[in-house]
Amino acid sequence: MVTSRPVAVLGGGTMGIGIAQVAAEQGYTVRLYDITDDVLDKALAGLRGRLEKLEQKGKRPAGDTELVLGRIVPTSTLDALHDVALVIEAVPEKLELKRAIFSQLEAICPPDAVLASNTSSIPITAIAGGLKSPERVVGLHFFNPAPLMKLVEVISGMHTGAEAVAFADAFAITLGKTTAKCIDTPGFIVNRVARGFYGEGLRLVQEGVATKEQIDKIARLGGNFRMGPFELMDLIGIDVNLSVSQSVYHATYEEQRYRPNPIQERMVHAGDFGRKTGRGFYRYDQ
Ligand SMILES: CCCCCCC[C@H](O)CC(=O)SCCNC(=O)CCNC(=O)[C@H](O)C(C)(C)COP(=O)([O-])OP(=O)([O-])OC[C@H]1O[C@@H](n2cnc3c(N)ncnc32)[C@H](O)[C@@H]1OP(=O)([O-])[O-]
Ligand SMILES: NC(=O)c1ccc[n+]([C@@H]2O[C@H](COP(=O)([O-])OP(=O)(O)OC[C@H]3O[C@@H](n4cnc5c(N)ncnc54)[C@H](O)[C@@H]3O)[C@@H](O)[C@H]2O)c1
Repeated sequence: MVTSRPVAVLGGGTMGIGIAQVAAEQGYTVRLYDITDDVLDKALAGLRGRLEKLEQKGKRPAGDTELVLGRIVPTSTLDALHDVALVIEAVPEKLELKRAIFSQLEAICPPDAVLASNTSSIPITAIAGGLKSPERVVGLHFFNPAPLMKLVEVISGMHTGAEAVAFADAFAITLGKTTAKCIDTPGFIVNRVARGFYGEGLRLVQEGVATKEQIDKIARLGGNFRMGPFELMDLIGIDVNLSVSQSVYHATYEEQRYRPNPIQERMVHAGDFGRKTGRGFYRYDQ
């Protein structure tokens, strides 16, 4: 462990609850913040279900579920973060929302706390812009599902200090992750490489070359990917994926190869966000 003080995770959605889990598993006390107690209850109930299933299968030691959950303290007030050493923000991919939250964090958290964002694509420099101490803002980009994916990108914004990068990097390593240091470029490294995976998949469907089922099967069997692009977009969240597409498109001065696909926008309008709403490119039991 890199600190005996609590760490905070902001947002108990797809990513936040997974990050809270891995931190708690390694012995950190986690303050999990979300906007309502109801959202927090649902997030923790989902985590309990996943941990209990693994405990029943004998994949985790008896009593482990209670141990891990006991280290996650839910809160719907930001003031509860007055004593943390590190914050990992995982709220929706909207710049204005993130900036408003970081400005509150700067006032509430101890002056030495490192403030990290799990953003997929928003420049760290833009999140830190306007803060009094941008040197403590860093990107800590986990992948989905956070408990299973081995990589974390550690991103330096224009004014990120070396101490914040070192602390965030060391923290991710204590979670058993491999880190990749990265500068503040649109989509960072992984999401930049992955652009074509989603974008070309969508275009192939639009052009009538193949169905989503065929493309997913081909990616799995021919490329040895765990999931094809449509299965993966459903896992990520169609809403998150659209926000990421828009942000990379704008950050590259609207380079056409990064243009979001209207299929994504239509699905967001319909509320078909993927696994988390039970319907995306495919259907899921809720
Ligand atoms: C346009 C660009 C836009 C980019 C968008 C941004 C995206 C973002 O920034 C980057 C990413 O993350 S990119 C995304 C990168 N991500 C990828 O590329 C993901 C690729 N996919 C995969 O790795 C696998 O298909 C899954 C793990 C998702 C499911 O595996 P499966 O075999 O099909 O199904 P299974 O049998 O159900 O589960 C197997 C085991 O996994 C366990 N488990 C499942 N969910 C879990 C959770 N939420 N938590 C914890 N654990 C979870 C489960 O308990 C089981 O454990 P056991 O011990 O074996 O009993
Ligand atoms: N989904 C992915 O595959 C993935 C992977 C890596 C990084 N990310 C990034 O992680 C962040 C979160 O994505 P997600 O998929 O977990 O989103 P999500 O929609 O699943 O969860 C977002 C959570 O934030 C909460 N929230 C909304 N407004 C809030 C506020 N003002 N304060 C605190 N919480 C608030 C919501 O209630 C929800 O629980 C985004 O920046 C996204 O780009 C996502």
